[in-house]
Amino acid sequence: MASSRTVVVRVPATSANLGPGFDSLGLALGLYDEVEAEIFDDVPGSAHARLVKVHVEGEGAGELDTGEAHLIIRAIRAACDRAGVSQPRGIRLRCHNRIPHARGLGSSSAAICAGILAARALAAPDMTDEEVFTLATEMEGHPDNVAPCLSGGLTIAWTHLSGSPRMLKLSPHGGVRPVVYVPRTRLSTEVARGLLPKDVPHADAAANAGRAALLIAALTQRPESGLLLAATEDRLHQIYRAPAMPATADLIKRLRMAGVPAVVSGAGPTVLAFGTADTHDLIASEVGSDWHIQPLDVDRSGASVQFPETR
Ligand SMILES: Nc1ncnc2c1ncn2[C@@H]1O[C@H](COP(=O)(O)OP(=O)(O)OP(=O)(O)O)[C@@H](O)[C@H]1O
Ligand SMILES: N[C@@H](CCO)C(=O)O
Repeated sequence: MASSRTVVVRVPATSANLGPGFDSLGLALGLYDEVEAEIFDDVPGSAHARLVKVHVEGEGAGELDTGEAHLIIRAIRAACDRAGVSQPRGIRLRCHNRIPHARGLGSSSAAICAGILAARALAAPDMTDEEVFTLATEMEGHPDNVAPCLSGGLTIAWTHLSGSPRMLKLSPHGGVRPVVYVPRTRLSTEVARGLLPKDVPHADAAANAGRAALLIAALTQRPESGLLLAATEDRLHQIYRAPAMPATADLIKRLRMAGVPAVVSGAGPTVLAFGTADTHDLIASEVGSDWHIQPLDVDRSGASVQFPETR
């Protein structure tokens, strides 16, 4: 008998690095993609025939692949393979996308997490949270967006000696107020990672280690702008990537000179600042780019999965 099942997955945007925490720190933000995923058996053709239908609204509409190459479809397939369950014959997605793509707000990580969580809910119920995190990290290439996307809050992610990713979730202080400055221009993470040097000076690594520790204390206990300003200094990635995003580098410099803790969000080119947006608007208007300035809540609960009848 033909059957189908549907699930709705909501995944938050995330900001990785937060300045000194390259590839390890991440913060979940109150901006969400929502994906309705359905698997069904009623597919015409042979027993091996597959059918994929993807409808995209919002970010990426008219741009993204709507077949097997769509990132969420790939994540669903990868999760089924990893769990050792048979591939769904038919998959239908309705994507309501709000997270801008290739801007440093974790859109790819959100899509990957959405796909894996949908697959678990619909076809692979034995997948553990750890397996979800591990597979998402493998697909994304690094854990710092995946961790906050799945859990919400502020996360520290690292690689265990065994090679598998680990994460710790922390609760940011209620006074942490993220503001993002999203430019029209895009920069792929792959390109931004290609700008990084193979080695860095020991003094720079040492400086970042101290700042990252201070940043955890500031974000969880004392989110004062003076502390956050010192705690968000970075010497490991932002300077090397600046030539690929000059307006971003310029805005960060001006905000910081005005006392606003500002960093590159993820691999850029979005700027993440802490504070209230009104004090920053003037500075952004002076920088030669068209910034969409958006104050956002911290997301504290991460990705959620619901079956439509329980919504
Ligand atoms: N909702 C989505 N559905 C399908 N594909 C997506 C979706 N979101 C992102 N992608 C794919 O991921 C690409 C962007 O990934 P990329 O890693 O370069 O940037 P990002 O994840 O937005 O930023 P960062 O990793 O720096 O936070 C898009 O160009 C698109 O191919
Ligand atoms: N840590 C990653 C985050 C982007 O996905 C980077 O900066 O390349």
